[in-house]
Amino acid sequence: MIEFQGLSKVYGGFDAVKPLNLTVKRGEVFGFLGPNGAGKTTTIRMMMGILVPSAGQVHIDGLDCHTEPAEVKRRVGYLPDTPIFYDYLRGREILQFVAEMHGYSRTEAAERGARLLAEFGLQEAAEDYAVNYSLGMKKRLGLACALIHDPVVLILDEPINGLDPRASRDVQERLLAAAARGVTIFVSTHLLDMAEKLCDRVGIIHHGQLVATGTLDEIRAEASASGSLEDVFLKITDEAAAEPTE
Ligand SMILES: Nc1ncnc2c1ncn2[C@@H]1O[C@H](COP(=O)(O)OP(=O)(O)OP(=O)(O)O)[C@@H](O)[C@H]1O
Repeated sequence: MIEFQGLSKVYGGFDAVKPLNLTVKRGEVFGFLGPNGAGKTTTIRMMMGILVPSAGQVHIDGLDCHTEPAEVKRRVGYLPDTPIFYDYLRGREILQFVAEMHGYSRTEAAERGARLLAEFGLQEAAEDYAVNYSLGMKKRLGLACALIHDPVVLILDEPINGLDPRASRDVQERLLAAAARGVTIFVSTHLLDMAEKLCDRVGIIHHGQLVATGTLDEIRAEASASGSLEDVFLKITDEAAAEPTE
């Protein structure tokens, strides 16, 4: 469903994402794990057609994310790391706007918006301006926007970063529900317990390089580490940092 072929990004002389080769299968929840500055957001922005790759390609459902971004957006729901809304639109109006941008009629957009506001516990805030929403509410509104057109793929950049435990659990439950409906999910995070709860498979990216891929058990075995994902993650990223670079 998602196919990376030598995708890379160079800023000046700095390799932010080194040639990335990876396949994410249909229906999979794939965790893209890495510390700050590893290259997660840069990779996701290339998937969304926001950044131009320096080399290589990424395809979603057979479509090239760089040359066919509009078609890709029809199939994909995207939650940016910091969702930004028009501050002086109300929650309801934002969903209405996003739905109409996806081509739904005014009536259908209103119906879809109302359904998602209810599903995401935002009914009571529907008439409030987004500028007054808490971070947790903004992430939920962002997810509602991402889901409004029934996408087959969700691409989420740090969806629970900065949320309190209740808001974080809430978002994770909604993601599990989407996964249960068969949505393919590509989620970046540096929060390892979320990866343990949600992901079928993970990839660990460090200094722009994918240093391990597999199920958590496979990665533990490969790293010859037992214990928590945190232990495995620290071991793998320490080893990658110690390896000489060309
Ligand atoms: N426009 C830019 N120009 C130069 N360097 C950049 C630019 N954008 C990002 N970088 C660098 O590229 C690297 C990867 O950044 P990126 O934002 O993709 O990391 P990340 O894994 O998403 O980290 P975080 O969790 O901190 O957001 C970082 O070292 C960052 O400083």
